[in-house]
Amino acid sequence: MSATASTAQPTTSEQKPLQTMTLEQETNPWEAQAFRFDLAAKKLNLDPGIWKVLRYPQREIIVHIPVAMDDGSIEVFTGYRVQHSISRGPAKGGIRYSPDVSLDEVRALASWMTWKCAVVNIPFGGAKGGVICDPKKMSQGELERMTRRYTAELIEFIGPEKDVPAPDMGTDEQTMAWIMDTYSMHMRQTVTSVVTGKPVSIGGSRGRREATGRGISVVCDSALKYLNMPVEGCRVIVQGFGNVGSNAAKLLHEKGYTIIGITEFDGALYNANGIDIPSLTSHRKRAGTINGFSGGEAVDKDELITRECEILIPAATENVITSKNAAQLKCRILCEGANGPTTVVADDILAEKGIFVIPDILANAGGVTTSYFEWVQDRMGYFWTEKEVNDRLDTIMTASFDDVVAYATAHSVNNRIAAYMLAIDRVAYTTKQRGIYA
Ligand SMILES: NC(=O)C1=CN([C@@H]2O[C@H](COP(=O)(O)OP(=O)(O)OC[C@H]3O[C@@H](n4cnc5c(N)ncnc54)[C@H](O)[C@@H]3O)[C@@H](O)[C@H]2O)C=CC1
Ligand SMILES: O=C(O)CCC(=O)C(=O)O
Repeated sequence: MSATASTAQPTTSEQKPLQTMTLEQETNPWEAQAFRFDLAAKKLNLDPGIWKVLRYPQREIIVHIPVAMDDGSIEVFTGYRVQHSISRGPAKGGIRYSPDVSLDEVRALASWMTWKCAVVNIPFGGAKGGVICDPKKMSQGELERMTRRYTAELIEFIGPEKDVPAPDMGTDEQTMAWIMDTYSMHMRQTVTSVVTGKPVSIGGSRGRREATGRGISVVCDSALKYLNMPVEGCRVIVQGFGNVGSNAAKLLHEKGYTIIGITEFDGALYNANGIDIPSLTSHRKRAGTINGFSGGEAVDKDELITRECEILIPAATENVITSKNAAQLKCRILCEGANGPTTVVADDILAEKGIFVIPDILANAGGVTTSYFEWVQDRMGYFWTEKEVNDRLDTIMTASFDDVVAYATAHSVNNRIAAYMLAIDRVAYTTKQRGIYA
């Protein structure tokens, strides 16, 4: 397949009603999810009743969490857990701690989890949680007390067969350990399979920490193969050097890709000859920031993502590629490590530029896929080697990439809408099969 022919992607909106959107409407993640869902559902000729069932989350829980702060004061944090669908299995999805969390954001993230699990064909529905807080400004003690109280508030809604949380932005293995312990205290027995992304020593899976980054590296390999592009000389820019971005950069660097740019919230680095990722990781560990690293030139972080490269990987947060900057991008491939990094208006601009998009619900599905392996291992009480985990992950990610690209070609839609259509079709099928009359 020639690179030129296969990068030409149909637009998302087709009729372009989007040009009139304000930036505020454009960057509402729930609206973005709903817009793409409606388009994919229309193309599928989805039954109108099932359309209504799948368009909205099944359950939205809001909790107010009192926490004794280190200075003796009491703070009350607002938290959410949205369960979008349990048609294909227990709800599944991460928990985010960030000052920017909102109900609309958590709704969108929960729906994306449903579609993501269906794209990689694992037996989960979708959910997401979030607490409005700034984890960077809280002590470990404050975070532990907040996490335990949040878990206690959700106790009847989560569980290995109900809803299984995992890490997302601002949360990590330690957060999952506290949730597992709190849930276990209430159940009067240790229940490891209530969360995934735990430390390996208490039932976590080998390979989960790196899994989202690994999945990204696998779909990048597939995209290069599909587009007849070599790994040698393939320049990559990564936005966000957290769990997803740093592991994607590390694994791509090991595979021979040239990581020419890394951005963080407080700075960015560029080196046309390639950044040495292990050295940058050691520097960040010592200095607590990527800034000051001698192996790259400090540059403007917003400008860096518009520089020429073969692959751009946004791996930080939503709405970083919008109507304001999409026209300036100079990548051949956009591989979405973050959830919702591209707005619907930007989708069309990218399509017109011939940028090959690997959409979030495919590109970052490596994390939840290895979470599925963790849940399976916890329930068996038998743990796999890292190689077994990684080999299974590679197989699922490669097959899912091929499924989405084949679907896009067969239905003359872009990769994002193909991924939505594939997922919605699978979820609609099980929803109908189970029946909805109670
Ligand atoms: N952790 C996981 O397994 C998965 C995460 N994701 C998504 O990937 C994205 C990143 O998640 P994690 O890596 O887990 O979070 P994280 O909290 O470990 O890392 C996020 C990083 O992005 C940086 N950042 C924030 N705003 C930025 C900006 N404007 N420009 C550049 N850097 C910025 C932060 O400083 C941080 O280092 C989120 O969208 C998340 O939902 C998706 C699938 C799985
Ligand atoms: O590992 C999981 O269960 C979910 C990870 C997640 O939150 C995501 O894929 O966005």
